[in-house]
Amino acid sequence: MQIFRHPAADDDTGIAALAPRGTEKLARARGDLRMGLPVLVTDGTRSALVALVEPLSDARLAALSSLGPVELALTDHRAVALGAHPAPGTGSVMRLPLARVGTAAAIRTMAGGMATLAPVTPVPPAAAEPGSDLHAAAVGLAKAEELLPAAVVVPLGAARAEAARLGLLTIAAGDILAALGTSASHGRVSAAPLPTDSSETGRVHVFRAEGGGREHSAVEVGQPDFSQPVLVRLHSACFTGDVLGSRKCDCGPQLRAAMTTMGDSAGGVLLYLNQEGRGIGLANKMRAYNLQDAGLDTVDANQWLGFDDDQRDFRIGAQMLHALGISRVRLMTNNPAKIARLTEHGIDVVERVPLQVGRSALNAHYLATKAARSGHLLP
Ligand SMILES: Nc1nc2c(ncn2[C@@H]2O[C@H](COP(=O)(O)OP(=O)(O)OP(=O)(O)O)[C@@H](O)[C@H]2O)c(=O)[nH]1
Ligand SMILES: [Zn+2]
Repeated sequence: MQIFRHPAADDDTGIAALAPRGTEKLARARGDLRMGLPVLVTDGTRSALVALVEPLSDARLAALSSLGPVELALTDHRAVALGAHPAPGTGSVMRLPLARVGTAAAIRTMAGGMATLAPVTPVPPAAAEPGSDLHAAAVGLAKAEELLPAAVVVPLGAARAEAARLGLLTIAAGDILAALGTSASHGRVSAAPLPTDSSETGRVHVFRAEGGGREHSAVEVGQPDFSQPVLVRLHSACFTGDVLGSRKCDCGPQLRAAMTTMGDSAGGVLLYLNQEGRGIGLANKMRAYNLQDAGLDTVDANQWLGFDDDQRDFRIGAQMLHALGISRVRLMTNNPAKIARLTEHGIDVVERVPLQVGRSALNAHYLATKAARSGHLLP
């Protein structure tokens, strides 16, 4: 198989081909922010230094606050949890000016990092105001890195020239928001045969996002006929359920039941999407589990941390199916959102195949919440 190259790589010619493109600029900004480095974000005439709350150090926080007033960019879900915004939240981004900056640890606690329901430093009611594109870009990047969805934002006036001399990356908020809003293109980079417990003939195909993003895989079980509707399972990673056999969810039994059914029938394709914790990442999922142990349900726990209840992008699954040459599927799922997203992106879902396995006393509340609040179908 030829190594996949993203078509956009050929857009520029001559020396211009060396310059970073939109998704590459975004990947650089994400890398710097994940390390704890601030990035200079511009929006028309405005600019601000942005640093993510989770990797923030006290030294960098002190340096940032010496350049201007510090604001916390966060979602309205988190602002509701702090008492700084009336419920309910819709997922929009807010700005919360910090009268007293304090320590990086205190800001992490405000952003939900301690994952307890204990009250944090009181914030005046309605202190959070709608954020600008600068704030939306900052929170969007934090979510993309699966970190706490919060950032410190320091609007710059005269200090802009000083900040520019520090060698920090500069990026336009509009470029960030445009790149975050588009699903990165995913190309197949390798494939190899893999016999499994479900079928001795099988094949794993690995896909990689443009701009160095996460890898996802498609597992062919048996030898499905791609000219007919293919039995497909669109499965989001669950380390605790798939690997450890957690009893808190139904993921592990669903994964194994899907592969067994494919192996016992005419074959199928399991799309294993690297979207741990409905897209919030493993670290945040463990934070959400602590909150669930303290009494919140799975939806409220996500929102308490500032996330939407489901952060996944199922367009990736549609891209992978197109790349494999599959256009008609029998989809194994209880989640209507998966059917809707695949259909919107050109996949004909000719049948939904229910996948209700692995129910137990320990996950009954979790499954009932998904049915009541997230539209999942029950038997
Ligand atoms: N944030 C969060 N994620 C969870 C929790 N429990 C399980 N998950 C994640 O939820 C996702 C479940 O994925 P799937 O089983 O593919 O999807 P689904 O939406 O349940 O839909 P179907 O199983 O297809 O009906 C995985 O990414 C899990 O890691 C939880 O309590 N909180
Ligand atoms: Zn799970």
